[in-house]
Amino acid sequence: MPIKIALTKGRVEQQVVPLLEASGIDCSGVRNKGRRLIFNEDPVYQMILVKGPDVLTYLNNGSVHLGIVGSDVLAEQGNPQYAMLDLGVGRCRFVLASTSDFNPQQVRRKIIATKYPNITKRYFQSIGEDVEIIRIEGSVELAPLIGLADAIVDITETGTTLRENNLHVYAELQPVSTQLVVNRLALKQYHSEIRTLVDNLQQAKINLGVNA
Ligand SMILES: Nc1ncnc2c1ncn2[C@@H]1O[C@H](COP(=O)(O)OP(=O)(O)OP(=O)(O)O)[C@@H](O)[C@H]1O
Ligand SMILES: O=P(O)(O)OC[C@H]1O[C@H](OP(=O)(O)OP(=O)(O)O)[C@H](O)[C@@H]1O
Repeated sequence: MPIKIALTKGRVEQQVVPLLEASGIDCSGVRNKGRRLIFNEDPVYQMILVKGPDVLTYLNNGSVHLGIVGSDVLAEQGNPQYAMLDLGVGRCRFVLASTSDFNPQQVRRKIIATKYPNITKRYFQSIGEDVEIIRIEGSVELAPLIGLADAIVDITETGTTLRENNLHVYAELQPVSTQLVVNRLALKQYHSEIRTLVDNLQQAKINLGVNA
């Protein structure tokens, strides 16, 4: 029976495939995927492409043994204990951002738009502030520009999206990177295989010059 890995499709998939290949895993199917979602090219690992927030659903249910997902998703869903290895790719960071006229000391209760309500809630709780949170599915940067919110909490990498929309960073929250996560039962069942995979991925990070 193959070891099943739920891999977040999109940016994570693109950055992780070279690491998996450098670890000796055949990703030729993923590279030429078309509309396929399951890949059996490698004799040991079956790759399954899923959306980030669904990785833990498959993992917790035991449908897959391993998952590859951003720490943003893990932190939002509240399951950080499953992380086995920081893959060091998919690096970005959470920020509080808004227009230049935003006043972080404003008297009125702030309205914050985000795709990450739990991370946002925890951040404002940590600084002792009560805010209203509006959940947005994407292009969060729009919210302060069109008057939906006072500010946003979102991830930024190059800063291009913020810059091109005239938004400024008012606070730095936590860093984000891609993690290898494991189902606890699978860790017992496939202990040596998973240990070997982690060792190979660590070596692949070194070989490809990915910072720890
Ligand atoms: N700008 C970024 N730079 C680096 N990593 C990012 C960036 N944006 C997202 N990520 C990482 O990639 C993961 C998935 O991002 P991606 O944009 O591919 O999917 P998505 O947000 O679900 O978007 P879509 O709905 O357009 O597919 C995030 O959970 C995060 O860990
Ligand atoms: O700092 P940058 O390098 O510009 O990256 C930041 C952007 O990347 C992510 O969006 P994504 O592309 O995933 O689209 P989305 O808004 O639909 O989530 C994030 O939500 C920012 O919008």
